[in-house]
Amino acid sequence: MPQTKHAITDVQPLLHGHLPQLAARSPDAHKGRFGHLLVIGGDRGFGGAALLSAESALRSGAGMVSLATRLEHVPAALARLPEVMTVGVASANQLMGLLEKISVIVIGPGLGDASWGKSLLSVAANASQPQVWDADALNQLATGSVSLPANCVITPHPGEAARLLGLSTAEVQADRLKVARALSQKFNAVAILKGAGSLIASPDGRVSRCDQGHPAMATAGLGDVLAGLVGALLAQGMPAYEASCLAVWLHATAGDRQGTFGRGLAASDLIPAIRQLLEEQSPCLK
Ligand SMILES: NC(=O)C1=CN([C@@H]2O[C@H](COP(=O)(O)OP(=O)(O)OC[C@H]3O[C@@H](n4cnc5c(N)ncnc54)[C@H](OP(=O)(O)O)[C@@H]3O)[C@@H](O)[C@H]2O)[C@@H](O)CC1
Ligand SMILES: Nc1ncnc2c1ncn2[C@@H]1O[C@H](COP(=O)(O)OP(=O)(O)O)[C@@H](O)[C@H]1O
Repeated sequence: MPQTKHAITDVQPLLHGHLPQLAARSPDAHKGRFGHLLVIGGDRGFGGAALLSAESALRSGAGMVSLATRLEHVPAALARLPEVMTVGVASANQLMGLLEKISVIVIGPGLGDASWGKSLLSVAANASQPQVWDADALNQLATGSVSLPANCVITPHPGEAARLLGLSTAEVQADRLKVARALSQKFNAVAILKGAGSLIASPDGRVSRCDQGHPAMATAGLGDVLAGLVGALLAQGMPAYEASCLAVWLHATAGDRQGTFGRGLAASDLIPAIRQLLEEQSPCLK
C-alpha cells in the first residue's frame, strides 16, 4: 500500500462518475476468475446475518461463495441459497481445510461471542487471504483476544467503533472523521465507519465520505449486506480502499432508491437494487 500522507482536511466525497469501476468481463470469463469468497458466521439466533452476507456477495459478482455456519442452519441456508456452498462447522479444525480453496474471507455477521465464534475467528486471524471483519469479529478484536491480520477491511457501526477505541458511542458520533482515521491507523486496515455519512479511511491517509443514504436504512441486517458486498468486490480484484468506497456508495445509493418506498425496507430488498446499480456503474460487458 502506498505510504503517501494526505492532508488532514482532505476528505473526498464519493461522487458518481469518479468511483472505482470493475473491468468489463471478457466473453470467455469463468467463475474461477472472480474469486471464491467464504462467509463465516451465524451462531444460534443470528443465522440470518451470515446468509445476508453470502447472498449479497453472490449477487454482487463473486465467482463462488461458500458459507461456514452452525450445522443446524445448513438446511435453511441451502433452501434459500442453493448457489452457495454451505458447510456446517462444529469446530475450527473443519474450517482449516476449507480455507485452502478460498480467496477472500468475510467474518463476523452473527458470529456471536461464544466459544464457537471465537475459535473460528482465531483461524481466520491466522489466514493470509484479504478479509472483511464485521460485527462480532470486531467485538472480539475490541477485547484484545485476537489480532487483525494484514489486508483487512473493518466495518464498524458507531457502537462497534466505540468498543474498538474505548470510547462511548456519543464520543464516536461527535468526531466521526477523527474516529475513522484513528481506526485505520490503530488497526492498519481500511476502516468503514458506518452510519449516516459513512466514512472510509485508509492507513495511507486517504478518507472518503458518502453523502448518499436514507433513514429507511435504519433496520437490521443492512451491515451484513455491506460486508458481503465489500468482500465480493475484493474477490473480483479491487484493492481494499477502492472496494470499500464503491461498496459504500452502491449500498447507500441502493438505500436511496429503496427509501423512496418508505419505511419497511428489509435488508434483502437492497440486494437486487445493488445489483442493478453495479451494472449501471460497471457494466458486465463493454
Ligand atoms: N438477521 C440477523 O441474524 C441479524 C443479526 N445481527 C447480529 O446481531 C448481533 C448484534 O449486533 P448489533 O449491531 O445489533 O448490536 P451491537 O453491536 O450491540 O450494536 C447496537 C448498538 O450500537 C450503536 N449503534 C449502531 N449503529 C449506530 C448508528 N448508526 N449510530 C449510532 N449508534 C449506533 C447503538 O448504541 P447506543 O446508541 O444504543 O449506545 C446500538 O444500540 C451481531 O452478531 C450481528 O451480526 C445483525 O447483523 C442484525 C441482523
Ligand atoms: N440513517 C442512515 N443513513 C444512511 N445509512 C444508514 C442509516 N442507517 C443505517 N445506515 C447504514 O446501514 C448499515 C447498518 O449497518 P449495521 O448497523 O452494521 O447493521 P446490522 O448489524 O443490523 O447489519 C450501515 O451501512 C449504515 O451506514
